[in-house]
Amino acid sequence: MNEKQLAGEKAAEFVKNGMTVGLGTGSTVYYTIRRIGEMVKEGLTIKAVSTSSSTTRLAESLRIPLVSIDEAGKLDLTIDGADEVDPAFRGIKGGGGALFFEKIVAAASERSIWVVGSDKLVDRLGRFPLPVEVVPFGYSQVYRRLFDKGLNPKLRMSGENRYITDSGNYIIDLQLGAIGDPEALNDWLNGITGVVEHGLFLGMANAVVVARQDIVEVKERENG
Ligand SMILES: O=C(CO)[C@H](O)[C@H](O)COP(=O)(O)O
Repeated sequence: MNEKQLAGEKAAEFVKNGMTVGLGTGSTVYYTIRRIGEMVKEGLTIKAVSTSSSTTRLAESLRIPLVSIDEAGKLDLTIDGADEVDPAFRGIKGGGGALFFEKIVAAASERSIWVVGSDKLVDRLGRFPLPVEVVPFGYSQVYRRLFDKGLNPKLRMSGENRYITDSGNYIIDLQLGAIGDPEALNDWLNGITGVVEHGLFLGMANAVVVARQDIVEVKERENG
C-alpha cells in the first residue's frame, strides 16, 4: 500500500456515526473518501460537505450523503490533504486549486485532520508554490503587487488557458523557496484587494496523519 493510501484510509477511522464531515480534495484524501464510502455502505450514517466539484463527483459516485455548507452549520470534522506541513502544523494547500472552499470548510469545522505522505513534511514552508486565488477583474494589478514585493508570481495555466477555480477565479502561484514569517505573509496577502484567499493554512490543522513507507502515525497538535 502506498503512503497516500495508508494515511488516507487511517484518517477514515476518525469518522463516527452522526457526524457532519468535511471532505477535502486531492489524491490522498481520495482514499479517505473511498473508505468512507465503504463505511456508508456498511451502515455508517453521516452528512458530508464537499470542498470541490471533483470531490462532489467522487462522493456522489460512492453514495455519500452530501449537504451544502449552509445546510450543515457547524461541522464535526474535516479531513483534507496538504502540500506542505511544518513542525508547527502550519501548511500550504491549494496545489489542486480548491483552497478557497477548503479553507471555508476547515474554518467551519470543530476539528481538521490532514492526510499526507512523509514527503509533505518540511522544516520550513515555501518550497511548494503558494497559491493565491484572485478575482479575474484586475488580476494583473494584484500580479504586479506580488511581483513588486519579490514574490515571483506565476499565473496558473491549464494547458493553453488560464486555470479557473470552482468559484470562477484565477490562481497565481508564488515561487518563494522559503517563507521566513508565514503569519506576516498571511496578514499581508489578506490585506490585498482582489485576493480572494491564499493557500497558507495557519492554526487550522488539529492533527496530521502521516505515512512513512508502511508505518502510519497520527500527530496531534498541542492545544489543538
Ligand atoms: O489543497 C489541496 C487541493 O486544493 C490538496 O489537499 C493538496 O494539493 C494535496 O493534494 P494531494 O493529496 O493530491 O497531494
